[in-house]
Amino acid sequence: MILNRYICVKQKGKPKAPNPSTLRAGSFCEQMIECHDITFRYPGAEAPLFDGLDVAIGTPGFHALFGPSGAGKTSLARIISGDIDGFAGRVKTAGDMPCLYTFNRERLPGWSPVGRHLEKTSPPGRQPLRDELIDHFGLSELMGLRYSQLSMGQCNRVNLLRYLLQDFSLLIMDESLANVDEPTRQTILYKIKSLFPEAGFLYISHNVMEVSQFCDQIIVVRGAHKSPQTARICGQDHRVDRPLDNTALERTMLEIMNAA
Ligand SMILES: Nc1ncnc2c1ncn2[C@@H]1O[C@H](COP(=O)(O)OP(=O)(O)OP(=O)(O)O)[C@@H](O)[C@H]1O
Repeated sequence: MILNRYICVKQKGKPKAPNPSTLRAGSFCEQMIECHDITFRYPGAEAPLFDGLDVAIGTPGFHALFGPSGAGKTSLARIISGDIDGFAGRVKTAGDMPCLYTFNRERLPGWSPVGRHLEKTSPPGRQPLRDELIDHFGLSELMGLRYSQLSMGQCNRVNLLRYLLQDFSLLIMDESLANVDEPTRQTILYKIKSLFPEAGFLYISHNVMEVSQFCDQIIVVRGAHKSPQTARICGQDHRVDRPLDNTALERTMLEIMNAA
């Protein structure tokens, strides 16, 4: 097994300078994500979850993992982020900053007021970005509440915000906007795409319309019993300042559903 990747979920060492552009400055001279011939079986499982799986995404941007429940999206995301080892094959992620993995229902400090926690955990100089994200994520009214007083969708939004304040070349968002209403999700996705144009994102969602509209490349995870085990579909990569081609959007959705 050859492993060449950044394995970081939390920032280590001295935080970077307060220039927000450092958040977006991941430089890529190779495939952003490359998984080659991945074979993996959970201990005790009868069959491998992946058997010679390949995935390649060439450039940064907003991409997705899509597929039926239980097909292995989270497992693949955790292999890419370095959270799971014990697999055969090769995983590489590019970029000069960490690959971060965040998921919904992540544990947050129930006793802490949200605003104070965000202040304490934000890297120096990220206050303007933090305030902008709090505003656009619809969280301004919640800063005085404790995490234990938030709804699931509110918790998920704050949790995602915490990660966006860190340095990363690739951020994996595993159902990070679960329990968030559709208009707010759309606002958040447009905002992330405009604020971090040079970073890589891998968004896991069951919403076929959302991944078709917002994502550039959609990797459909089909399961070990299918060949090939993944398919790559081009999405609309829509941005707020462009018209949306509804016919093309429907075609993308159909391609994804046919591939799944
Ligand atoms: N820690 C584990 N130990 C054993 N089996 C596991 C473990 N985690 C997941 N699995 C199994 O691996 C398979 C894939 O799970 P995974 O969570 O990766 O799927 P998923 O595509 O993300 O599903 P969903 O869309 O429902 O979140 C499932 O059959 C699951 O039961």
